[in-house]
Amino acid sequence: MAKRLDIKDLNLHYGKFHAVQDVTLQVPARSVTAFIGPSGCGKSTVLRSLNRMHEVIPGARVDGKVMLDGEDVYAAGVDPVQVRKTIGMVFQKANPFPTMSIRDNVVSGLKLTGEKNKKHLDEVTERALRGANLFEEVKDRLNKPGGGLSGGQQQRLCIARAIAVEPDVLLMDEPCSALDPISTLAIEDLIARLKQDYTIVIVTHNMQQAARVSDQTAFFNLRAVGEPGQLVEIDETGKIFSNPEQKATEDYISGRFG
Ligand SMILES: Nc1ncnc2c1ncn2[C@@H]1O[C@H](COP(=O)(O)OP(=O)(O)OP(=O)(O)O)[C@@H](O)[C@H]1O
Repeated sequence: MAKRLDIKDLNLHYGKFHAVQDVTLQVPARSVTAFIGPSGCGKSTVLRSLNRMHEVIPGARVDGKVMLDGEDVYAAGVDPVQVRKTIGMVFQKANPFPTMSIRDNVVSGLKLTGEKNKKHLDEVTERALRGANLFEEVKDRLNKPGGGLSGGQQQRLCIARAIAVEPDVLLMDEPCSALDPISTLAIEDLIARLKQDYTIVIVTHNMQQAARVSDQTAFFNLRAVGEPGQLVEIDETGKIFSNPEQKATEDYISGRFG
């Protein structure tokens, strides 16, 4: 079930390096939020903090709040593994388990939870592959290795794997950057469908993509190299790309820097 995210006063460090400063934003349920901004402004760092992936890096620190439908994902006693199940993630480079079958890739998360019922696993496989718009292409080779699929299919397989555990939120870190234009469009169509059921946050360098797929867009920037990244502005995507409030946003979207 899709849930909303409320991020408040988020400050993120790597050891002594202050990577992201004072980010506050809301992500409504069943919507797509795009993070854009120049390289190094902290988009991926913010994204990884939303499902507690930032803290797995030695020395990394998180201050502030990330609330999922009002529940603080950093509260004492919250299991980070459970958070990562509830807030799934798809990475820049498709990372299926290459020698594992397509079927086992899809249900790998579920199997980790101890699920062994073959009928249930088969149902989940089909539902998740259909959800990721891949079922028709792979239904005759579910026992073949995931590594044998094209790059675009592998990325949809990773999306199927992420949705197989029925998350509330899907985080996508440049999911199309390694894909050709046709596969990119397939993923963008899929994102439009998935937002009916999930809350989606996507990091993208492709501004046309942000404009095409997202409902709201957050522009991050750096004051200077070595300074922490900050959220400059977040608004409805149409507004950010036609009439942003901040000059830095205007300069970035019109290609004057970054
Ligand atoms: N594992 C890490 N250890 C130390 N510093 C890191 C680490 N990962 C990222 N950083 C630093 O944190 C800052 C933000 O990086 P991040 O990857 O979040 O930026 P980004 O906006 O996603 O960049 P890009 O668009 O190039 O992917 C950068 O200065 C980066 O060098």
